[in-house]
Amino acid sequence: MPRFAANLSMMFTEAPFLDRFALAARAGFKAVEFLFPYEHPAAEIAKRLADNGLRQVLFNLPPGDWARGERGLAALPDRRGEFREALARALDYAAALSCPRLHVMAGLRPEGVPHDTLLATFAANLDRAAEECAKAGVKPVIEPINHRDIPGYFLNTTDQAAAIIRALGPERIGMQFDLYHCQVTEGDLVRRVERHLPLIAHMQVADTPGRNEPGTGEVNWPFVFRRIDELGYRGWIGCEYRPAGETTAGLGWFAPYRNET
Ligand SMILES: O=C(O)C(=O)[C@@H](O)CO
Ligand SMILES: [Mg+2]
Repeated sequence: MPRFAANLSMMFTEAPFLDRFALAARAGFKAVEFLFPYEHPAAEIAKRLADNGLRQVLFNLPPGDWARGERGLAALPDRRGEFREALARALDYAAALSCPRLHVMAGLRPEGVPHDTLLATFAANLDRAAEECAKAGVKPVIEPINHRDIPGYFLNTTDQAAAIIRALGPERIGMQFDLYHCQVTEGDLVRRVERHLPLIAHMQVADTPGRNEPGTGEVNWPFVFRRIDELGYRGWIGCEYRPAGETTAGLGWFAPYRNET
């Protein structure tokens, strides 16, 4: 059976961030992910995880100035120093939270910079991230993101991500396969999971088109989840969706998977 992690940036937003850990555990989750921990001391988050018997399975490197629209630094040639600092900060948190995966966001394509320059920067930063992360027992992951949610994002398709991962070594870098982004951009979900399975180190889910919980949109999730399981994926699937109503009221879809650890 697939194992689901609650995404605490999107779920349980009825409560302040630090109180969401207890709500996720009460709802039956054994693991959590979120976008960014950096507004809270790592020790405080570690305490919430321990108090609630939860594992931290993923979070993101600092993405630059999120409030001003930045969405990562890794492909940006003039931000390499900042990328190194972001990596070090994320690794400090990962150590404190015993987190095995870090999402390295590529960033938005700056106007006038050739694609090859961005790609070379992304590859060089990922190479460095892989080296530093390996020392800490962490795997960095990259995620193709659709044009509608983040217009101008550098990494958009699973094939593009796969080519970068193969060039750098799948044992060093993984794919964060977000089924929601894949359905928006590419579709053919099960065939794409089959194609990229050896590279996939983390998954995420939301239904399309609304980015709400599974069962609110157009995808046959029981079939997709069953195939993912049959294909042998044993990693986590982060529930990166905006609940259509109150979070707990929308967890009916999760009932068959609640006991997976
Ligand atoms: O948007 C997503 O999908 C994510 O996984 C985030 O980490 C990046 O915005
Ligand atoms: Mg995602």
